[in-house]
Amino acid sequence: MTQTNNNMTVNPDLAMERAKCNFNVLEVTHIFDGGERNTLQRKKIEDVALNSGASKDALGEEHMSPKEKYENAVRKSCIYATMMKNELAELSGLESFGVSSPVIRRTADAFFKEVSPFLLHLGMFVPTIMGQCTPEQQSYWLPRALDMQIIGTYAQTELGHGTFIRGLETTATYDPETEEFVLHSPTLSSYKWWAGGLGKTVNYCIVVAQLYTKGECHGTHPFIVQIRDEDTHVPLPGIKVGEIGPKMGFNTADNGFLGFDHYRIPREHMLMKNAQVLKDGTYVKVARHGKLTYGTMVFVRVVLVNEVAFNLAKASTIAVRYSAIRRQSKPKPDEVEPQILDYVTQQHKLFIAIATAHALQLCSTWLWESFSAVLAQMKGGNTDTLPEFHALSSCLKAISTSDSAHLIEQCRHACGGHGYMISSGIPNLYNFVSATRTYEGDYTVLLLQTARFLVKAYEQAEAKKPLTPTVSYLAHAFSGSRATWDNSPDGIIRSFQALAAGKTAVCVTNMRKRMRAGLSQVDAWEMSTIQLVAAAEAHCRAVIADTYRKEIVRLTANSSPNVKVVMDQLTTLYLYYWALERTGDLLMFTSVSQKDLVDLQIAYEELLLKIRPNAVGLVDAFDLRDELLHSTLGSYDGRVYERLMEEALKSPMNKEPVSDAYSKYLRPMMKGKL
Ligand SMILES: CCCCC/C=C\C/C=C\C/C=C\C=C\C(=O)SCCNC(=O)CCNC(=O)[C@H](O)C(C)(C)COP(=O)(O)OP(=O)(O)OC[C@H]1O[C@@H](n2cnc3c(N)ncnc32)[C@H](O)[C@@H]1OP(=O)(O)O
Ligand SMILES: Cc1cc2nc3c(=O)[nH]c(=O)nc-3n(C[C@H](O)[C@H](O)[C@H](O)COP(=O)(O)OP(=O)(O)OC[C@H]3O[C@@H](n4cnc5c(N)ncnc54)[C@H](O)[C@@H]3O)c2cc1C
Repeated sequence: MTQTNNNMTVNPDLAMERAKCNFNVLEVTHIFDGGERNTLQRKKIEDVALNSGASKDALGEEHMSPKEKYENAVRKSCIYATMMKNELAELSGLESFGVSSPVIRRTADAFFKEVSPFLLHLGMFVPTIMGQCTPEQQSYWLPRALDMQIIGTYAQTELGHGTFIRGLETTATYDPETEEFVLHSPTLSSYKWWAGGLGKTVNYCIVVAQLYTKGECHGTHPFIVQIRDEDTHVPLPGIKVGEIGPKMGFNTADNGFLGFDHYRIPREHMLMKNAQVLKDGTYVKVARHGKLTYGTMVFVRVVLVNEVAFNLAKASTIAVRYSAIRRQSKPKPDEVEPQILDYVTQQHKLFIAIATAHALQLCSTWLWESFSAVLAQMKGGNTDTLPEFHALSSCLKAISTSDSAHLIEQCRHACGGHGYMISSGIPNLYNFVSATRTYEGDYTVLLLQTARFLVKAYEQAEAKKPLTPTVSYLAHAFSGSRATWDNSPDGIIRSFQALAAGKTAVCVTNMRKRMRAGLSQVDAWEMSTIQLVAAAEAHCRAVIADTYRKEIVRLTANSSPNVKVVMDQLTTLYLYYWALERTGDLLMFTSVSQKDLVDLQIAYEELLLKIRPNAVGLVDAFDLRDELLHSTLGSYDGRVYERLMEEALKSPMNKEPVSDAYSKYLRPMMKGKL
């Protein structure tokens, strides 16, 4: 593995771990990156972006005031944007800045401990222009946005509504006299709230508003709206805009609020790919599917699976390296204190994080390819695969973000007290990833979308109608007998599918019972939602397990024997872990016995021991440069205690020997003079 500094002194425990590793680390890096070509390209990009030191701060971000933090993040965003225009675009094979890629995204993380104020420009503003504009609109807006002549965000959520998009209150009323839309915020709850970069950074935004023309409401539609002067950056008349205040994370993203007072925009600023308003105010629906205006959200949900896999890889790298250098307790009085990585409970906390990072990374690539296929079909006017894809991207977004947030927190637990330090890097990772569970569609809400699809698919299976690929397993849901337990990887995946089918069947049965007892369909659904969420979760686990397994078998077909073994161990660990987490469900829906589960627990514990010697090699294979980790605990050289002390000494609290608080408060109080 290449490191920036080849002459570094490495902690002896880490050096020992690396010597012990029995597989070719670089081969696994290639698997994680999706091939050797991608690894080489990523490294080139990282070298150009990071070797100059431009990503570094003189003073740690954590010691800055909110205003300083924001300004520093803007400064670095501009440096990175300029690099992208000049050097990185060509290297990454991108035509121009703005059409970002996962590699560009992950490299940018070296510049920010939290996030860039440009995240929404790249993540949602540009993709909305690409996905929701007519070709003429695109040719006007896209070059300006890609060249960063304008900076934008995506303002959909309001104070009163985030989940329920149809409930948004901002209005866009067409005035045929002037050929303009009048944007208005009729209530406090209609104020836009949350959009990243809106507070201070952007001068444009996509606004989602209820469209009225000829006195009729046509539902929510996207508009491109200038909110600040292109030269002075002063908010335009009729616009009330500001920043929403401190948050658990995202503190460099200047999330903002926005209100309109009868603010006028030209007719052409409605994004008209899917629906149009003609000059005389006639409304014309173009799209075949009613939910195509939700396209940017679907795109980001797909991107997020990759995003959280990467962040989980970072957290597990930090926690595993730290666990290799940390020694604690003395279970055997005559021996030295063991590395905490030798505790089986520690391995139980950490190895699932490594396996999940792999599982999600491979699922994200597969999901991206499926998304590209759906988009290609839709270009030809066919939206048949969209419902299945919506169900799939919804549950994968929900489960990947939730699992990653949980496992990053578990990595923090695994680092004891030092994991609680901001300088460990883990709190910032957690704060970032825990937000992903909520934004772009809340966890429960998205799983209920998947459940809608599962219930429909179940009914199709019942009627012996054809099923789409991700739910084809439902065809076996009516055999009447419990699925046969078999602890082979394929057997466990079949059991996960049996759980999903069984849970869906229970929901359908309960809803039907409730309806027969007099409940309306809506109430019967509502009463079953705990189980519906569980069914969607089970379905998603089956999809992840199946995809992970198939992809690893495919990707390691030509790998060296030891790489095959260690990759197989990780996938098996993932399957055993989730089977053991769901023993109650397995007992309900498969033929598994108590003895089978006891045997599985033992097999799981033995697997942890097999993976143990390769643990550091496995996280080294994520190939995360120190600049990306921002961690005192996780650096490649393992100089943990030195770095913790160096960081502590940087604290402004240590600048003076006696704090002003002594003379102001402590002394008077202690001398009884307060
Ligand atoms: C390039 C670099 C990228 C880097 C990326 C890194 C980070 C990410 C970037 C930015 C993130 C930071 C900020 C975050 C931004 C945001 O959060 S933006 C706001 C996001 N908001 C949401 O996600 C709202 C969630 N709500 C919804 O999606 C929908 O309202 C909901 C699905 C809940 C329901 O919609 P509704 O209109 O009420 O529909 P129904 O429940 O009535 O369902 C009707 C049918 O429509 C189907 N459907 C719903 N959504 C879709 C869809 N997207 N596509 C296709 N179909 C859809 C639904 O299944 C129903 O179908 P049936 O009637 O069952 O057949
Ligand atoms: C860091 C961050 C950045 C964001 N950035 C942006 C942005 O740039 N642009 C933007 O437009 N928005 C943004 N958002 C807003 C985000 O999209 C919403 O917060 C998110 O979609 C959740 O909606 P909500 O806040 O209305 O939650 P609510 O819907 O109020 O959820 C609250 C609770 O109610 C439950 N609930 C709601 N509806 C149902 C239901 N039908 N059935 C069962 N349970 C339900 C949820 O599960 C949850 O437990 C951001 C949010 C965060 C945290």
